[in-house]
Amino acid sequence: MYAPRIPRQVTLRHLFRLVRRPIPVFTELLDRYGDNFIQEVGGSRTTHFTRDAEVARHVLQRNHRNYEKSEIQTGQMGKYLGLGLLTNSGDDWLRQRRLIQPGFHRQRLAALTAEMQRVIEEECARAANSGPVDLFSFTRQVAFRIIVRALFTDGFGEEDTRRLHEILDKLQAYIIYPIRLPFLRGPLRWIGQEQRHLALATESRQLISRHIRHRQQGTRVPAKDDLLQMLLDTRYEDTGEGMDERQLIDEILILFAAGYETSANALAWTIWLLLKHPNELARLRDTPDPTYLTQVIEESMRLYPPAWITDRVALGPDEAAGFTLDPGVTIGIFIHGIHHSPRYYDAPEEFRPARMHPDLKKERHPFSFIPFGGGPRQCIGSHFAMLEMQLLLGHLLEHFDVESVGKLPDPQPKPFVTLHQDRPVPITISPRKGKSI
Ligand code: HEM
Repeated sequence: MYAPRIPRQVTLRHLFRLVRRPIPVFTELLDRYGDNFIQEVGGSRTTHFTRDAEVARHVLQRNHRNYEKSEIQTGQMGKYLGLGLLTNSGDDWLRQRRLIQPGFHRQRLAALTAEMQRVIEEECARAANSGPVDLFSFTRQVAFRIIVRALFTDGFGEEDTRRLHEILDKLQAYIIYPIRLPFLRGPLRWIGQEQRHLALATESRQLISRHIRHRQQGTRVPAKDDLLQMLLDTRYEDTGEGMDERQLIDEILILFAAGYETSANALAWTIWLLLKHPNELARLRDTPDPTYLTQVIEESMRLYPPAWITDRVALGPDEAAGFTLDPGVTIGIFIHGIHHSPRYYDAPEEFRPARMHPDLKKERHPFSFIPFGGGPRQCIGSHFAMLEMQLLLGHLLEHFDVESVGKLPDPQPKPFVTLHQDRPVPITISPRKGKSI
């Protein structure tokens, strides 16, 4: 059985809104046509959209061998960010994943905890001395510096850190246009935008390459076994050799791109939710409890999943939860839609951290909460992200008062590559009385 097909004129009618505000439009269409529908996007590309956890589980995990990432993720993003884990596919991806995976195990990350904590203390103290700051700018700054330090514990230099951050922000903001508006690809090339952004990508690779050389020449020694050292020391099982420089840079660039805006996003929404629900904030402050803090972060990522959608393309014919999937069809897995579905959550729009209690989670469909994706291509940095978020929130709550400047704004989610807040949220961060920073 095929999922209902949306008439072309309905797609065309919604096209303008779809480009500007895809989340409410997808939600409307799913409410109307069911948890699965088929849409012709961009002329001929057929997409099966789903907010059905069982379809997501089938495609991402159960029969993952029949699916690969679309050209959007591998081609369009890979063009600027290189072929690292996130953008790679097939055997090459598997080889790289096996190589890198051990570096992200919990025990291995424990060695980086002190470095993360140091960055958090520096950045919170800096923000506390600076007057009002925009919430998302603050969390971006912290998350970017954490990933820089985790890769280069021997330092990346203030000027190079600032420049790399600027370039990655520009690339992430740009990449979304040729993806969402494919007909702009030609014009963007003609007016030189594509070349300008490719030049920025080249500059970022040069920056990273320079710092790798310092390490290889032994001019600087890492404080601990950091992520760069792990990438340098690791060897392919079959050849016994390490990664060549191009691959090394690709992987580092991907860790930067995949690893900071996502965490920054989740942190910004979590802090905003706590400001909006002072009782939850007070509970965390009065009785610090790491398990409840995890529930708060998870409930925040349920409501605002930084990776709000992902996709796969079917290689051969298949059936998922009773729906026929033809070869070549793109499956749009609407993570935001799954997380907001009344099929899996009571009062899905409400912020209720209690529902993320491990016992209650066990009763739900395992793919009803997938902020880090699922199956073999699940986020490699999930432990890293949870650790940095817990450390930052723990430190902020214990040592600082975070307050909104004036009435707390009500930002709406704005989907770029990740789920931005559509307006600034000015906050102040000031030391709590009697607490040292
Ligand atoms: C809250 C923070 C984060 C969220 C919500 C998130 C989300 C995701 C999701 C949904 C995927 C799977 C995409 C797909 O299957 O199509 C993914 C993959 C990935 N993430 Fe994360 N991520 C986060 C943080 C991080 C961090 C901190 C790092 C690195 C330090 C990282 C590195 C990666 C990489 C390399 C992949 C590709 C894995 C592969 O395909 O083998 N992510 N992430």
